[in-house]
Amino acid sequence: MTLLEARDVALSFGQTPALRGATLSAQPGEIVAIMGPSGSGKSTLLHCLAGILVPDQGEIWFDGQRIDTMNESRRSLLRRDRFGFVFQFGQLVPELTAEENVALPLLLGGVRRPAALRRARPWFERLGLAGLERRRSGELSGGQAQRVALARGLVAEPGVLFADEPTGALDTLTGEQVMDLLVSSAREQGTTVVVVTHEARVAAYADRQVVVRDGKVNALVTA
Ligand SMILES: Nc1ncnc2c1ncn2[C@@H]1O[C@H](COP(=O)(O)OP(=O)(O)OP(=O)(O)O)[C@@H](O)[C@H]1O
Repeated sequence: MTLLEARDVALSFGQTPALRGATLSAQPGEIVAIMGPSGSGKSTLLHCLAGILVPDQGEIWFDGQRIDTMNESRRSLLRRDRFGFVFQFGQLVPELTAEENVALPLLLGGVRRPAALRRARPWFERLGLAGLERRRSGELSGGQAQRVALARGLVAEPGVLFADEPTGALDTLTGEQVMDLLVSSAREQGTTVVVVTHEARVAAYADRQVVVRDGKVNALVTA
């Protein structure tokens, strides 16, 4: 069974073709790494799969629904309710505490504040962040902030977690800790993960690695 699929997707930004016939699918619970050189179309592919960008050609399917033809408000609800996101720079809301940041997807989904905070709190213990619940993002290290962002990406138990260079701003050791936690938490919940990275070490955590070159997807062939 396929949970998420891009079929023969093409997308240009003006005269610049970013994707030209990209095809990729992910099974439920599968962790897929998208590798490839800078500018090859990795982030664009992730944004198409996540319903953030709409391709010029091709189709995007999630859980039996074609999402590229949905209107923006339906796609936005789908993103809110079924997808989680982690970006390179945590992108925490600086005015909120760490626990409010983690609770945010639940609050946006209509969960009341006390219940949302109750669901957010266990993530601090689980991700080695106990005691940091009330800190603001400016008072966290890069690795701590990225673990808070990871908790925020997973707290609503999304079907798919999209991670774009989640370790890109971290040193090697901190990056590995974040990937260990990302993979173990996703597996525990059965969340499918699509992770964009240019680092082979990060991609090695995935069940399957693909390479984007010139806007097309190829299976990684190791020598
Ligand atoms: N918003 C945009 N406007 C114009 N061109 C864009 C835009 N986003 C991406 N591109 C172009 O599309 C191509 C693919 O970009 P994309 O960000 O998907 O590559 P990438 O593989 O993720 O690169 P990197 O590893 O450097 O992040 C590049 O040529 C890029 O310059």
